[in-house]
Amino acid sequence: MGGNTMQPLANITPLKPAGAIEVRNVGQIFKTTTQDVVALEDVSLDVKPGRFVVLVGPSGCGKSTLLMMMAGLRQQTSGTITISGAPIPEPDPNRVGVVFQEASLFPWLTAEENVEFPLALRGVTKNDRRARAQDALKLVGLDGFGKRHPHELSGGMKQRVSIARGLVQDPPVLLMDEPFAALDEQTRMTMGDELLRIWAATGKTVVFVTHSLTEAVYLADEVIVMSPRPGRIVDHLQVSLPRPRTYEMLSGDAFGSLRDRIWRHIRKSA
Ligand SMILES: Nc1ncnc2c1ncn2[C@@H]1O[C@H](COP(=O)(O)OP(=O)(O)OP(=O)(O)O)[C@@H](O)[C@H]1O
Repeated sequence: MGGNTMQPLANITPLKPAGAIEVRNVGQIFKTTTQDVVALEDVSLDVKPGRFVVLVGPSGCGKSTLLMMMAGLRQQTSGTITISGAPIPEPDPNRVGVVFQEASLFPWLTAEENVEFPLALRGVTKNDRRARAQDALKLVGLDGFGKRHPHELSGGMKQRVSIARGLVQDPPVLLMDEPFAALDEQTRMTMGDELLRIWAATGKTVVFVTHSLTEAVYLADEVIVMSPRPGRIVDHLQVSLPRPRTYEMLSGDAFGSLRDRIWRHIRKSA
């Protein structure tokens, strides 16, 4: 035998591409003083890198809980979750960015200081973090607004800052928990288009929670519908509407039938 014998392929573990999310048989039970609350039961799903996936379901079905576990903010009671092929035992803004319903900005910091904050925690030098914060603010359409404090920004602008902060470490995955729920309808529509622009420009994997079925179909490549608590997946729709999405699509038959299909699941549980 020569010295150039090749390694058998079976010994090589293929790396999962950055941005893949794998959820396998995940359950979550909250232990309270009076009872055990089974929030999620046997949830499995795969999100391919770069997909825009929306989670919908009745209030209390465990959408936020599932997102928190994908973010490493809470550990599941059973099952496994991997992000880009590895478990997520704690929050890691290099791997997963998170945006919540409330922009949760520090009011005493400027927009750029808020965006820089996670970098400051990691000891990134001031020049480097300023440059990266400015890039992130530019990406979300806030070039020139970096010196403003949160009280000088509109609700939509605050959420843009929050998205910039989620993206400042360039994670392959962005998790968003009802990020536009507190905005007025017009701002919400604009922010949906803005998010789609940012997503197309960056190629991130996005998992987005919403109560709005219109928002779900408008944004998504795929919509995952959950049952009432204990949350399970009851439907997984592919949204094959062309991109870019347009306002006119909202009144089309294809849009309407997807929204109806989701509503039929949710109505059953109302
Ligand atoms: N820390 C906790 N202790 C006990 N129960 C909890 C805890 N956190 C969540 N729950 C319960 O788990 C279930 C799922 O909650 P979760 O917030 O994930 O649902 P959701 O689908 O995001 O709800 P909503 O749509 O109203 O935001 C709910 O019944 C909730 O009351």
